[in-house]
Amino acid sequence: MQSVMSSGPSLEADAVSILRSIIPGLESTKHKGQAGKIAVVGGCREYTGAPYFSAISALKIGADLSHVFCTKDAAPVIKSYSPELIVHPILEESYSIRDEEKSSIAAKVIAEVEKWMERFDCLVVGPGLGRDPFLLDCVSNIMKHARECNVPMVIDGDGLFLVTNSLDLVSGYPLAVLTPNVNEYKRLVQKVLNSEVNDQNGTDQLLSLAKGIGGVTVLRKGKSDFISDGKTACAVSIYGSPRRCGGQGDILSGSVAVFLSWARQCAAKGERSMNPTILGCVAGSALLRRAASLAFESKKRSTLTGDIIEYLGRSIQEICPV
Ligand SMILES: NC(=O)C1=CN([C@@H]2O[C@H](COP(=O)(O)OP(=O)(O)OC[C@H]3O[C@@H](n4cnc5c(N)ncnc54)[C@H](OP(=O)(O)O)[C@@H]3O)[C@@H](O)[C@H]2O)[C@@H](O)CC1
Ligand SMILES: Nc1ncnc2c1ncn2[C@@H]1O[C@H](COP(=O)(O)OP(=O)(O)OP(=O)(O)O)[C@@H](O)[C@H]1O
Ligand SMILES: [Mg+2]
Repeated sequence: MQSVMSSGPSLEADAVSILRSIIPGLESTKHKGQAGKIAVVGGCREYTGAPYFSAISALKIGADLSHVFCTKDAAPVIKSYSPELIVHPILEESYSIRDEEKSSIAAKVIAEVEKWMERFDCLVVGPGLGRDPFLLDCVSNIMKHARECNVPMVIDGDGLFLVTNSLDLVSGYPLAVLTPNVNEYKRLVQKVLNSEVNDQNGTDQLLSLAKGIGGVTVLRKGKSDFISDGKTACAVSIYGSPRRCGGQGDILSGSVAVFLSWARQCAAKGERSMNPTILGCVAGSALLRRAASLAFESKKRSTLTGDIIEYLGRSIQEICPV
């Protein structure tokens, strides 16, 4: 059953003001890349939709470049969805390699990603990644390297499976954002707090969870989205859509990646003092929900994730017209 977290009205974030304050202007002096370079680590033999949804959402919101690092099988499929994405077929699952090849392949994977890492404004780790142990070992190495380079990471889907079992990957890293759905949240609470999800005290539990992982930002998805970095908590409850088709969390992960990059640019200029990861989560959640609402108005019961992506542009235009 969908959980309902009790919350006072003061928890609701002023999402529209936040969006307006962090969306950068479109100026002719800017060069390609300044509006954001995002990379999604995800996509395997089973799942090709999730990394596509995340990466294309980043572009539709306004990022300049969107990369996908996926398995060799998934790459041609993802490329065929869109020529806009830069797709790197570097990951391997255990079924496609011999044991004696593993260490050389793992070294090749990290060497490929290292070439690009410093250029990225944010990584999204997990959409459609799968749970192959060798693949997840390689992704752990990518995350360690991202952390060394101070690149923010949005962790979702199977990335959360990895992180829940290896909390050290993100623990104490203030540029990590975890975006759990109901199941993923339950597993995190059990692992970190050694307890069950408690909706009577939902805000306190979320604060404790974020604090327990050393001040990472957690966006708990649900009827309302609740966000905390262990110090503050807020909510986004803007009306979205009653359709629960798969893939909406993937749009969210790509959106949060872009908005947190923009919020960090504002923070660097001294324009905003609030934690940029919180600002990114509020903005991403609000925009996805608005787009879902517009898509549902038009498509009703047949609303799919692709329809919601088509409304990202109109939603952002309504809030911040160009
Ligand atoms: N097109 C693609 O390529 C997509 C690929 N995706 C990728 O799939 C991978 C696994 O991610 P996931 O989200 O399917 O796994 P998880 O969270 O374990 O859920 C599994 C099951 O939990 C249940 N359940 C759900 N909500 C519930 C609720 N409120 N309360 C109670 N139960 C609830 C429900 O099970 P059921 O109703 O059948 O019992 C649901 O089926 C990951 O890589 C992700 O990125 C997706 O992004 C989608 C688009
Ligand atoms: N009951 C609900 N009512 C309204 N909006 C919801 C509800 N549940 C989730 N959402 C919205 O949908 C978005 C995706 O949440 P969801 O729980 O579906 O993620 P997910 O399971 O990871 O999705 P995905 O299928 O992409 O893996 C959230 O940002 C949230 O705003
Ligand atoms: Mg998900």
